[in-house]
Amino acid sequence: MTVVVHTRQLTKNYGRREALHHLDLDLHAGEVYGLLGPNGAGKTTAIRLLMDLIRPTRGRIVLFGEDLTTGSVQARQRIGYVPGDLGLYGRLTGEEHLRLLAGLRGHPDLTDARVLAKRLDLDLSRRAGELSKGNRQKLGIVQAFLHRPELVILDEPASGLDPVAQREFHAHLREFAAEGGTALFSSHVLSEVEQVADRVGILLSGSLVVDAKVAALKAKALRALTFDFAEPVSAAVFEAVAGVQEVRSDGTRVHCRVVGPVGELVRAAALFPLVNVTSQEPDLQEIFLDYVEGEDRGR
Ligand SMILES: Nc1ncnc2c1ncn2[C@@H]1O[C@H](COP(=O)(O)OP(=O)(O)OP(=O)(O)O)[C@@H](O)[C@H]1O
Repeated sequence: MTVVVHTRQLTKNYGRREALHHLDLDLHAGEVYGLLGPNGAGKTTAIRLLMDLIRPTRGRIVLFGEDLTTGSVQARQRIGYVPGDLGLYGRLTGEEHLRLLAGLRGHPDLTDARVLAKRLDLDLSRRAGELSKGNRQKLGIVQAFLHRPELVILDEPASGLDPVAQREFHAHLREFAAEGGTALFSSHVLSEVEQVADRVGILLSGSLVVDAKVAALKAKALRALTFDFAEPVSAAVFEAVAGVQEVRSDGTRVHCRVVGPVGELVRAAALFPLVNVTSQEPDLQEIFLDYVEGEDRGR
């Protein structure tokens, strides 16, 4: 498998603050990678380092086999980028932005870009200064894909997109990857990463604490299930079920926390007069903590 992005011990300090610590990352052709983390975790720092917009304090970045840290910028042409703080020319229309960039990037054919704009329901005839936040973001996405890049690096690309545009954007990302493209995007939202990424990294205080396939992360996540019954059911019924870590019963309502597939638990519950089931997705912080604790237990 072709390695498109390779970093080793990538570190960035701002004064005494270490914004990114020893990042080791390998992305392969055809892979969509979601970088998750709370505010200030270092996502934008990692992305700006990969884009060569800031220089590392220590460590290596290799893109398409070229070592960025020794000064090569050939790889830049092969990358599409959506920055977190997208800058647009307020007086230019979307179409004019695309033509301008097409000239700069030596890719005059705007056919694909227009198709993507249409797919995202972006009106290219409007001036950028008149666009809503979500529509500006759409223009940023269209610009990033304009020159048929092999790698796209996207800082919170879906922020501000409505659900329909988000769905279309995710579908576009999957198609891009299916054709061999590689994508790295940052997000605060686990559900977004789950939908579109093959692999997820979680940054916390500058350190990549999780780097795992989405399926593996989900399998290890602790999920909260609540069952409502027509009559009181004893907690003991659920305690013996595989994967169940915690059970609390308030008479007719039973709360369970379970790791992995929930089938056996649901089957056990269905033996009683079940009225309702709700499942609560664990939030990012919870998944992260559970995952790291699980890793510790496994060692
Ligand atoms: N130019 C800078 N000068 C000093 N400190 C900075 C600078 N840029 C970022 N930082 C600090 O580095 C850390 C990582 O910031 P970064 O912007 O990479 O986080 P992030 O994960 O992208 O956050 P968010 O989700 O809020 O965008 C933060 O503590 C931030 O305050």
